[in-house]
Amino acid sequence: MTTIITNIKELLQVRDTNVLKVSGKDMKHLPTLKNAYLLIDGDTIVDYGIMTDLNNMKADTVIDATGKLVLPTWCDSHTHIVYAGNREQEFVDRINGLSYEEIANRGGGILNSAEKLQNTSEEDIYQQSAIRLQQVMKLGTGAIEIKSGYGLTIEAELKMLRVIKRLKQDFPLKVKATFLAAHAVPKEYKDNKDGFVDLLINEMIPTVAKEQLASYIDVFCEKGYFDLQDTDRILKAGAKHGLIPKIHVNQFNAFGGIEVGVNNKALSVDHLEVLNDNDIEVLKNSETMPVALPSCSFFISIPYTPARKLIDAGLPVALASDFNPGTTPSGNMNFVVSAACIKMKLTPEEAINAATINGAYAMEVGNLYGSITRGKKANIIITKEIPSYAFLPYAFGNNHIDTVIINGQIV
Ligand SMILES: N=CN[C@@H](CCC(=O)O)C(=O)O
Ligand SMILES: [Zn+2]
Repeated sequence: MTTIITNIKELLQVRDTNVLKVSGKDMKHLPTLKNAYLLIDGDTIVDYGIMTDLNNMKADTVIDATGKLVLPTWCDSHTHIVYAGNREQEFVDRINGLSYEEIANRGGGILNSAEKLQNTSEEDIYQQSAIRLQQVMKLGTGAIEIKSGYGLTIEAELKMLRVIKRLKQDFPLKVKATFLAAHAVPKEYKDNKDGFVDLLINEMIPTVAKEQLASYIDVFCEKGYFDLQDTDRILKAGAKHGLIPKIHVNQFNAFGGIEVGVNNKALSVDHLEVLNDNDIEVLKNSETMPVALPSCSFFISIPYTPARKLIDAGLPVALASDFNPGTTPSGNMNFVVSAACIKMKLTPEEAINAATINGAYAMEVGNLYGSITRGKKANIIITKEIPSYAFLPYAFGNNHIDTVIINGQIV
């Protein structure tokens, strides 16, 4: 079954050879073809070029994209899309003056979601999460990382990871799973954090690894959550079982967590709203992807990751949604790209590179996702008729997507 998309006003992120990440000044460059065609065979991109070279190419289906742009689907490398219920009350509490920290100290926050998740059946969690996954696919996400971390007991963490596994089997988009039991210290371990870290290391990690339920290990390295020593212990224990680190770090405080991540060969360090010069130096000597989550900054009114500074220092940056019930109840990557341009001063080229190729890198799917390259998965967005690609982040909050194709099929 072949599909040809013709008369594409501009085809974005076209890379003849696969580029695994884009850093520094290179992020300003977004390769495109104007007046282009794209040929899909089954679930794979097999060819593209300019319309004048199309000749008599035949296909089972023809999609005319006159006036429209085509780009690879978003690669969202940081989400918590599997959760139970919502936290609107905390949203209202913040409007009325409480901070994220004050809400967490009252037993809200992550512990609130953990209680809800523990009391919800696996089937119900699956159904709630499947609706969200379907929504983000329609908003152009074609590869996604999903974390556990609202279970906090071994049973509830496994329940979450089984839901992620089922979503992976049932949905056409690419799903990567991360084990994040070190998300908060459960109530029962309030005065015995070491006991919880021991449980994580001695029981949870080996079980998750044995059942092959995750590729990555995550820790919320933050004051009041897990310190540098906890983070280092957990990452090392994960590594022993083949779990690669991707960590939550520098969201509220900078105290050396990035260095711990880099020393443990983290694939990505995520959040980074608060960064110091040493953090940037450490990142310069690494293969670790810095991941910014601007929707989180927007929603809970915290600083935006200084991504401009990171890119100007020659580093790569990836953009992700952080979709979760507490700090980012939205998985809309189109908004993420807009917010990165508007609030973090990324150019549209930088933001699109960050949300495609660099997002793919941050979940190790760059071999098949993140660019328009022959042999990659046919995961593409066809926009409505719009004047230019800068219009995508510029006209924020509007849906510019006409069609999303995942694995060669319209979703
Ligand atoms: N910061 C830690 N984890 C999530 C929020 C968790 C929550 O509030 O439910 C985040 O990435 O923002
Ligand atoms: Zn997160």
